[in-house]
Amino acid sequence: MPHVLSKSVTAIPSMDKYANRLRKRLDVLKEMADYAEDVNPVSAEDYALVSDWSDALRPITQHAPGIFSFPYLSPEFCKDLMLELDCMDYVVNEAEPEEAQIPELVLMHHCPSLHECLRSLWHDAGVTLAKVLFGQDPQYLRTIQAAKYNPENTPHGHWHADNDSDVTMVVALTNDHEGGGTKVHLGPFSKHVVVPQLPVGHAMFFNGKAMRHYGMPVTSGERNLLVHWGEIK
Ligand SMILES: O=C(O)CCC(=O)C(=O)O
Ligand SMILES: [Fe+2]
Repeated sequence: MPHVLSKSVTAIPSMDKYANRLRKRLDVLKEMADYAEDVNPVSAEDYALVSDWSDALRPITQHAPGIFSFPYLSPEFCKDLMLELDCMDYVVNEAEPEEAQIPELVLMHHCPSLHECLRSLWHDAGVTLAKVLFGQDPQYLRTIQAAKYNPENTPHGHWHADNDSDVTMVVALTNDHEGGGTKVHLGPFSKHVVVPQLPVGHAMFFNGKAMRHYGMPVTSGERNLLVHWGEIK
């Protein structure tokens, strides 16, 4: 059953839906993305320590090479998203192993207008960040899914790779639970990286196809996520 929105503006792609710190720097990040495409992928040699480019990168945290987080959506928009998502039916995929059965929904199937809004934001800002951080253009947005983690469905976590996703973006929609965060495998010469539970609206950004990972147990409350899968040409 298609979802009817409670607030129409929630489905309009507009600049106020970005986190402030990202919105202010988006123009410079786009300049960097163009440079990454036309000249060469951006490295630390391409800009001075005190410059617009270094300021544009300031809100971005590198948890390990290839694993980043940054403020993406505004907390107000996340609240509005939760208002809509809480009225939709999350279901588990019975075909998956039990430890992977997290209630989720594919936004495109439940609410195409909200999918379209988030798709526009992805093409505007998500792809820009992928060009800057990875030198890659994940122009095919494969899916946007919402997921609900709780203590019952996440006792151990489940190592997996995201099949069609060169760039996975996991956005925290709530942060009033205990536990959570994401563990990522980096190979036998490194320890696993743990990206802790992020503030509301912050996104984790990494190669979900190449790096196996899992959502860590939620010990109390409910953790809500928005997962984007992007594929390069
Ligand atoms: O729970 C997380 O932090 C990661 C979510 C995830 O890997 C996925 O939905 O594919
Ligand atoms: Fe994943």
